[in-house]
Amino acid sequence: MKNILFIGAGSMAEAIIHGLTAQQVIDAAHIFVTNKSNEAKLTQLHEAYGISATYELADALQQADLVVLAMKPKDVKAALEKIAAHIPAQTPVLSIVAGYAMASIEAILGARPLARIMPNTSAQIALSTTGVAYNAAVNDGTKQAITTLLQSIGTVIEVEEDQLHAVTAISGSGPAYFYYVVEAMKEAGLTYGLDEQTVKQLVVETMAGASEMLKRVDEEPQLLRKKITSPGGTTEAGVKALEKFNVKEAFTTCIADAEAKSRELANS
Ligand SMILES: NC(=O)c1ccc[n+]([C@@H]2O[C@H](COP(=O)([O-])OP(=O)(O)OC[C@H]3O[C@@H](n4cnc5c(N)ncnc54)[C@H](OP(=O)(O)O)[C@@H]3O)[C@@H](O)[C@H]2O)c1
Ligand code: PRO
Repeated sequence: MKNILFIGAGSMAEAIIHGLTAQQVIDAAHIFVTNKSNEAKLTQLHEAYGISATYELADALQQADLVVLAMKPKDVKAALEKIAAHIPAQTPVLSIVAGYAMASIEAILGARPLARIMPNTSAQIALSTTGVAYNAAVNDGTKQAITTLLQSIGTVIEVEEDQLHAVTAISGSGPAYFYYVVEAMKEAGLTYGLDEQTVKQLVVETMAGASEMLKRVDEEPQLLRKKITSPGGTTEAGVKALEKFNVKEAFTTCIADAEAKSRELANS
């Protein structure tokens, strides 16, 4: 895959461009970026990453081996209508747009190889876990090229398109749930006379350590939790409070509501 064209130059596009250039997956001069009207942002991306900024869409679309849709859901229809006349029939399209179905893209651009992804904001530091779904027209070579591209922002998991709703609810929105837990633990910790920096370090490093344990030690979270929990001890007292306030049920509803919202937005 030689040339990539990003339609949309926001935070998600920049995170991917950062990954692609930092890991030299694609030469920066072969990454083309356009947006609606924010010229200053294109200049900033050109200066920061050496990518090619352009408003000459017809040319850029002719040359592109992959077109990435990276605008907000409210803007995608107008953007697709703008590119429809210029994009060659078999050029693959990869969409980052949450909840916008491949069928809707095909309705405007015609049948072609399509992929949809759901990354998360940890893409900024190459730690996104990204769900990807393909239509039947995507060949193995294009799949491999897209996997390599996505690995520059983290790890990749292939799912069916319908399962992207669950991926959105779990890992797309997921960082926000963990930030919420950190907010709550920090607020609680601050009431004990520790300074803010100390509490932040205690909470964030504990979370990072627990995350690494889950990745590196081949044990289920229940067992890891049991090993910390002395009978009649502090952890047991703390977890009892979580159970009293139905925190597990709250997470079940959290994921269910986010999944349902993803479906609702896709149909609106
Ligand atoms: N944030 C997340 O956690 C997350 C996770 C997964 C997926 N996503 C998805 O990622 C997508 C992009 O989000 P973002 O946060 O990167 O958005 P963003 O920062 O708001 O950037 C949107 C970009 O789209 C451009 N644009 C709008 N209409 C256009 C058009 N007709 N033609 C060309 N460019 C157009 C905008 O250009 P101007 O600046 O010139 O208006 C801007 O560069 C969204 O669809 C979102 O659902 C986000
Ligand atoms: N951000 C988007 C939302 O909140 C989609 C996943 C992360 O709707």
